[in-house]
Amino acid sequence: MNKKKPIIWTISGSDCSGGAGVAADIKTGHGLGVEVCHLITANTVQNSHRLLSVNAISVEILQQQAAILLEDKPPSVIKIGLVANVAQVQWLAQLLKHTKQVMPNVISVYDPVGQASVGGSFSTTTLEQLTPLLQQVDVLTPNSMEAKSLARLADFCDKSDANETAVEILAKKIHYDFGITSIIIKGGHSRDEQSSSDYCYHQLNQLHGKQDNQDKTLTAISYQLSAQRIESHYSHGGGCSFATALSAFFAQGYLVRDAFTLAKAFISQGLSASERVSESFGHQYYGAFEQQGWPWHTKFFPKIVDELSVKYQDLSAFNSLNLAGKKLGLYPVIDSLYWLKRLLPLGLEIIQLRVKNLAESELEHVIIEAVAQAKEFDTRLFINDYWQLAIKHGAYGVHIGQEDLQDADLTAIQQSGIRLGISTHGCYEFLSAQRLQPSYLAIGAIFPTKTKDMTGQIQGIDNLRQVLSLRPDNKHKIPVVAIGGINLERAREVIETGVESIAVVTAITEAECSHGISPELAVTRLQDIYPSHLNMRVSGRLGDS
Ligand SMILES: Cc1ncc(COP(=O)(O)OP(=O)(O)O)c(N)n1
Ligand SMILES: Cc1ncsc1CCOP(=O)(O)O
Ligand SMILES: [Mg+2]
Repeated sequence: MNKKKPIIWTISGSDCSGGAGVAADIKTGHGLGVEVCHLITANTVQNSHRLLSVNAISVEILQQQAAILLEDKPPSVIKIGLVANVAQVQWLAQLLKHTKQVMPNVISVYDPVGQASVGGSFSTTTLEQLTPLLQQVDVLTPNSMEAKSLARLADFCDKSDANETAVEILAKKIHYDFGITSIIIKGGHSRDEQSSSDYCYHQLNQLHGKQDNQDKTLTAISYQLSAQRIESHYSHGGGCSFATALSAFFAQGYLVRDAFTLAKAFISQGLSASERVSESFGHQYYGAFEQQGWPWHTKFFPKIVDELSVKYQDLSAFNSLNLAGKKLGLYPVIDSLYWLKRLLPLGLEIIQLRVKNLAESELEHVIIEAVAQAKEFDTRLFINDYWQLAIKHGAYGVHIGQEDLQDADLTAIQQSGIRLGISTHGCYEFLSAQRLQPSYLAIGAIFPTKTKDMTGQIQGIDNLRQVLSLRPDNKHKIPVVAIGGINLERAREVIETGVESIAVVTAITEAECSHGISPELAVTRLQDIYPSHLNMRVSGRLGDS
């Protein structure tokens, strides 16, 4: 059965010159696979050079439109652009409040357009008048000038558009003043001629009622999304398109960090097309931004600058898995020596010991024994979580999750020579982890799983494909392992995406219950799904690094 197409509402102005406002919103939304309902706040009179007038639509008409749309096209996301007057502010604040009462999962995204890019002001509302609306908004997308005025810090850090501390203060002030949980301060207007960095600050566990992170103590994160600056005379409506792209990604269930990353990529891709148009047609007029649909190439994706990338910017690549062009194949993840001994004789390239809740003294013994056993069978053994013990006892590698990544000493792991695998859940984490050049990257959960709570982090096959396309187009691709809910029925579909490996727990350990076959037979069947040449073992691999 086909999935229902998500619906977003855009509540913004019409730009008769065709570049910005609802025109940009509709083009963007449709290109990204969502239905766009548009409630027009004002009919503007403008061209490439100037804004002549802003003709507000009455709130009675807007209210009738909202009411009739609620009957059969309720929104997943409401995107707000031009708000023409105080009456509209008050109506919008009420609309958002009411909508959230009846549909708590609706997300509101506000792009605070105060000034027209062609010059002139869209609205005369003061910050005090705007406050009731800001208090209802979930996601805010100001540029640095707008952020300064919203934070009531207009004279603040005037020469420091690109200064992270300055934007961080602005974002936090806006968060505390209005309770907005996700803020991206766009750097498109900064003075940096080489790059454009957007500053992102957001609370975790907020939108979609989903978990952004398993670690409940971590409440907010911040990072920069940096891209090469692209100048174009065809960028009218780029800001509107950015906020609508974000809305489309939220409507499709993406977490905040992934939606921010995808929206930045969408803009870089569009600007790159706009640059080509600009070169062909010259500067005849300030032309419309070129919406290009789903960002499809790694070159459009931003560089993620976060705590981890700064801390490890000089770290060399981790040792490779020495696959000599072959794939890893089946990657069983087991929790005891019992399973290790049962599966090692089956001729595996890789296996993981994932032990939870064992006393330290017993754990060390188990790891020592596991390392010895795996060496005997010439199988790559990864230890989950316990990187110090993995180094101490010479395991082939260690697997680290996102929560443990902050505390693990990656320099010590790299210098010890053991390999590193990192868990990722979406494009933000994948891009961020890829920069650390680990031995492999895991992505999951591909499907729902009962082995681990992965609420809000189910990727699906489409997302797996998208993430795989974020690897560089050269031979330095880091191998990718897919994990989560993969079983005999679903394995083929996953393998066909091009992943180097599928990691499974219950497809093996519960094979008897689920399929009435032995775990050994489940291993053989899962191995058989890989084309046979991929299953040829790589000789002498454990000795070299
Ligand atoms: C191959 C592989 N991928 C992902 C995981 C999950 O690791 P992590 O996020 O650290 O979660 P826990 O396994 O520790 O619960 C994995 N173990 N292996
Ligand atoms: C450890 C882990 N990490 C992401 S999903 C998952 C569980 C995989 O187990 P299963 O193969 O039984 O779904
Ligand atoms: Mg872990």
